[in-house]
This record gives sequence, C-alpha cells and structure tokens, in this order.
Amino acid sequence: MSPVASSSLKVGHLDDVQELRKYRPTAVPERYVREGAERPTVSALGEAPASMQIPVIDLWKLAHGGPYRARKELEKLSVACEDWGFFQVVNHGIDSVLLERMQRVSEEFFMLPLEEKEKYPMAPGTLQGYGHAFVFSEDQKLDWCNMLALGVEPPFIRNPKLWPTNPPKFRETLEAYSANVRKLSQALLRFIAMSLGLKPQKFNKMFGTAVQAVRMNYYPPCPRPDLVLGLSSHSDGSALTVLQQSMGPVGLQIVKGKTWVPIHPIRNALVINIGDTIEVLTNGRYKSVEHRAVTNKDRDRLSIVTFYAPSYEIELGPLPEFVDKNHPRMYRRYNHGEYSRHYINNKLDGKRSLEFAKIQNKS
Ligand SMILES: COC(=O)C(/C=C/C1=C(C)CCCC1(C)C)=C/O[C@H]1C=C(C)C(=O)O1
Ligand SMILES: O=C(O)CCC(=O)C(=O)O
Ligand SMILES: [Fe+2]
Repeated sequence: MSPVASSSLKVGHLDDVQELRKYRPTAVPERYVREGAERPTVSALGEAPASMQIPVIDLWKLAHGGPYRARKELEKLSVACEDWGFFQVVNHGIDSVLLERMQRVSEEFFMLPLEEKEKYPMAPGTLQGYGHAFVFSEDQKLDWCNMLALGVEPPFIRNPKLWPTNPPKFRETLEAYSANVRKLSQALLRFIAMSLGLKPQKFNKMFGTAVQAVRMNYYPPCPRPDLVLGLSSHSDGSALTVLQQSMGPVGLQIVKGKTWVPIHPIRNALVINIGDTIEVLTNGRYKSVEHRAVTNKDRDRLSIVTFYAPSYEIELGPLPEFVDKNHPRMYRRYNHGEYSRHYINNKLDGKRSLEFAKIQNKS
C-alpha cells in the first residue's frame, strides 16, 4: 500500500503528549483543544446506567454450550451486532497470562525514553511505527494519545524495522498474542455469519488471507479531559476489531442513539466491534458504530487494538441475502485494497470514510 508522499503533508510540529505531561501543565496546548461540539460532555465522562451497557457474549456457550444455550447466546450475539455494533466477549479462550504479558510489554514500551521510542518512527502519511496517525494538516486538532501501530499478517505488510527490540520480550509476545487473536477473530466471524443465517465459514472463506494489524494506544493523564479527545471519533475500516483495554479509567465511548456510552472494562474480557467491511457485506444490517476515546485527569490508560480485515485483493459489496425491495442496496462494489488506501489517507472523522462506498439514494 503506497503511503501519502510526506512532502504533501503539512503537519507542523507534533508534540509527544507523554513528554508534555512531564511538565505537569495545567492547560493544554491549543492544538489539542476541540471545538465545543466535539468536547466530551461531563455526563459522557461518568457512569452509564445498566441499560446502557454493551452486551457480554460468552464464547464458550456459543461453541460448547449445547444446543439450547448456544442458540440463546447466538440470539444475544445477533442483538449485540444489530443494536450496538459492539460487545464484550468472555471465556474467549485466550489465556489471561498472555493478555497480561501483552499489556506489560506494551506499557514497558511506552515507558521507554522518547529517544528509544523514536527509533521506530511513524513517517507522516503512514500508519506503522510510533507517533501520531491520521494527521494531515497543520490546523488539524490532535489526539491526546501516543500510538505504536504495526502490520502483522500477512508477512508482506510487516515492516520489521518498526517492531521494537526493546522491551526484549515485545516481539515474541506480540507474535503469540496475534496468533491467538487471529484464531479468535475467525471463530467470531463464524458465529457472526451463523447469527445472520449464513454458512459459518462464509466470511472466513471470502476474506482470503486476512490482513491483521495491531495498534497500541497510550493515553497519558490530561489536565483538561473536558477539552480534548484521546482518539477522534471514527468507525473502524476493518471487518472486526478486537480491543483489549486496561482495568484503568473508562476511556472508550460509543455512539448509541444520540448519546456517548462509556464501555466499562471487564477483567480479561475483550471488546469486539463490527467494522466497515461487515456493514457493507450485510448492507447495513450490522453497523460499524462510531466510537472515540476520552482521557482522564489523573490516570493513564492503554488499549491494544487488533484490526482484522479482508485481503487487499478482495472485491466487496452487499451480499445478495441482504438486498431486497425493503432493503435497497446501500453500498457499491469496491476493492478492499482501495478502501484501505482511502481509509489511511483521510483523518478519522466519524463514519466519513464509508462515504467511499455509499450509494447516494435520491429520496
Ligand atoms: C483506526 O484504524 C486503524 O488505525 C487501522 C489501521 C490498520 C493498519 C495498520 C495499523 C498498519 C497496516 C495497514 C492497516 C491499514 C491494516 C484500521 O485498520 C483497518 C482499516 C482498514 C481499511 C483495514 O483494512 O483495517
Ligand atoms: O482506546 C480505545 O479504547 C479506542 C481505540 C480505537 O478505537 C482504535 O484504536 O481504533
Ligand atoms: Fe477504533
């Protein structure tokens, strides 16, 4: 995938928020201060009522729970995907020790001195390495976040120079973690297909050798969480996203109706969300829901996010099963490699990326 030529970018000087924080500022630099409508409201930073919590799906019940429990759980999965676009998965089969190890090496990486982290720079207009992703102009507001993003599978998307050698266990831990998350993603896609009445292997077969990338987002404490965003609102360009969040403060928020609902961390659970690919394939029945991250005044937060997407050669469009008189085709056919290029060359902005595929219905 060709990155944007860096000469075409005017991103100005990008501060490292972790370094900024060392001076214990009481204000935030102008470049991070959001316009009124984008600022997290006080209520959105607090607790959500129980009715506003995303569903929790038990993968063991789906796979081994026996016909009755498995069917009930599949119905729950279908509601989760259709009404929320997000759910948490428990009993997912990934060893909690591996989750902890992945969290530890990620934290250790972010705690390294800046000079060490800068050995793996994210070049402007690319998406791999340490730095600020999705920044394209000098007047663009910045996220209160440091990122390390890496392509994982298939091997040709890897840039081994950007895989940290420090902490020493980083690489082998990421390999083991990613192999486990890949299997989980494939299992989830089987159940998601079943929940739609499709053959279990429909998506896995269609996707070819799926693309898998990981992004570690580190959000240092921020003196004014009411003014900034940890991560701009967006939907994920993947088919499915698997997110591991630390047991720290609530940071992830998703859109439900007209409100931002916070996603409370559950120990050893993983947060799963439907990405743009599944929205297109199901002609909008399962939607990729807009989400963002907010910051906290006193505590830092880490999320480890795996994007699981079709191979770049794959042509996509709504499956015939989801198009009829009552459900007119909402998306055109396109090549997923082209969509990836489009996605990474535009700033995160709600569901704007998906406009790429939308058919403008005249009514
Ligand atoms: C917010 O979404 C992303 O940051 C993201 C990034 C993915 C990628 C990398 C971190 C490095 C390798 C390339 C790749 C674009 C996969 C989302 O991934 C989605 C977006 C598209 C499009 C996709 O295929 O996966
Ligand atoms: O940190 C989070 O919880 C959100 C991360 C996210 O949405 C992403 O990386 O795409
Ligand atoms: Fe996301």
